[in-house]
Amino acid sequence: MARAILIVLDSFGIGHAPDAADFGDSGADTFGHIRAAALAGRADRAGLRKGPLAIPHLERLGLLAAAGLDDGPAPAGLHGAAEEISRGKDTPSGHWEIAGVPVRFDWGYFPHTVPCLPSALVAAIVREAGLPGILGDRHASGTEIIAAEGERSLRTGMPILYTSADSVLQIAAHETAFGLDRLYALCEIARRHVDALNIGRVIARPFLGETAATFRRTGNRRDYAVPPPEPTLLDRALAAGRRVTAVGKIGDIFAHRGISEVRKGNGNMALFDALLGAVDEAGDGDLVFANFVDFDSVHGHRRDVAGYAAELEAFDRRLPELAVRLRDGDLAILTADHGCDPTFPGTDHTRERVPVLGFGPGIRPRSIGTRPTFADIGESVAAHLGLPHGPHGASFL
Ligand SMILES: O=P(O)(O)O[C@H]1O[C@H](CO)[C@@H](O)[C@H]1O
Ligand SMILES: [Mn+2]
Ligand SMILES: [Mn+2]
Repeated sequence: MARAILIVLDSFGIGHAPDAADFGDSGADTFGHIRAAALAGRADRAGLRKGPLAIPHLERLGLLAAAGLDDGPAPAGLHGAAEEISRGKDTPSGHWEIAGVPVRFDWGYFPHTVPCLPSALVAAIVREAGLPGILGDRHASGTEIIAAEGERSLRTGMPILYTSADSVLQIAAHETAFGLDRLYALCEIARRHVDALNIGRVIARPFLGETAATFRRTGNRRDYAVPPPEPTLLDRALAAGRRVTAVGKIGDIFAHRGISEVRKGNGNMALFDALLGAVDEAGDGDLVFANFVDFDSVHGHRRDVAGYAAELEAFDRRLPELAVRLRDGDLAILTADHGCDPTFPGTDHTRERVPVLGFGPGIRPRSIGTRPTFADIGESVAAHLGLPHGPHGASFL
């Protein structure tokens, strides 16, 4: 029997989706724009990286062909693209669809007003958590709102609540002054109060530092997601007696359902180490599911082209370490959950197609074209693991 390793490069889109205009994202292309910027010398940063994007292993697998950028040497991997049928371009929607469960209902969103949160919601959270009040209460980039409101938050003891184009309520507070456990408890209170508004996630955003110039977010972020609306690939694997190892924030994204074990790491390179450890220990028929969050949260949302390029290069350099750990019959798939084009206006996700790159000792290199739903990825993994097929998507194997 074989193992499956599913890896999400968070936000690594490869070009705007057919319905991108509905999201205001026509023309977005995370990979294409980073690649073009690097080629033009616009992704150089002293001490970090320079010149054209160097990602030979991803290219060898067929990334350029998947993105429609090249028809050069025949790719060495199974390669293609996938489009999303879920209605949101958020992380849970993308991951759940990859795991065979598209999100066909509408999430709740907070309006682009200031304040953006319903006053009854704020009052309920303030009362139950015993807070002196809240700060923020608007659409914002997480790092910018901590710079703008962090000092006041420290002075007043008020946490910073904000949202984005996603169905999300984020709560930033100082990790030691406000307290990490207190922040988590506050998020659990908020989670209950936003259920009625159909909000996908509440996210704890602890930070450290003393002044606007020194504030930095820590690795203790925690997501409180609603559970997926149907059994996912993870539930199906677990029910069949397989081990499901979640690397990074996969556990949080699936509301800890369908998971045998969680492995964490602070930063993509630590996550890569955690992934390798999980692969080493996975047995026949098991699933390892990893998310690499820094592409999105450290570079994509921050519109940091050079940083995103360097992160891709660092990830690419480590792919051989994964390849040598794969055994006969194993399938590894690299994909993404949405785009976050660092050259695009704003700081939100972008509606894009995602790459699907499959490899392993017995995986025949071939094109799988453009799949009509991310669910084809989960169904292919299910087929590979010998699990019964689910109600959405079709295997490309
Ligand atoms: O700007 P920050 O706080 O990184 O927020 C980003 O991260 C959130 C969750 O991934 C998204 O909703 C997006 O807005
Ligand atoms: Mn994401
Ligand atoms: Mn994001």
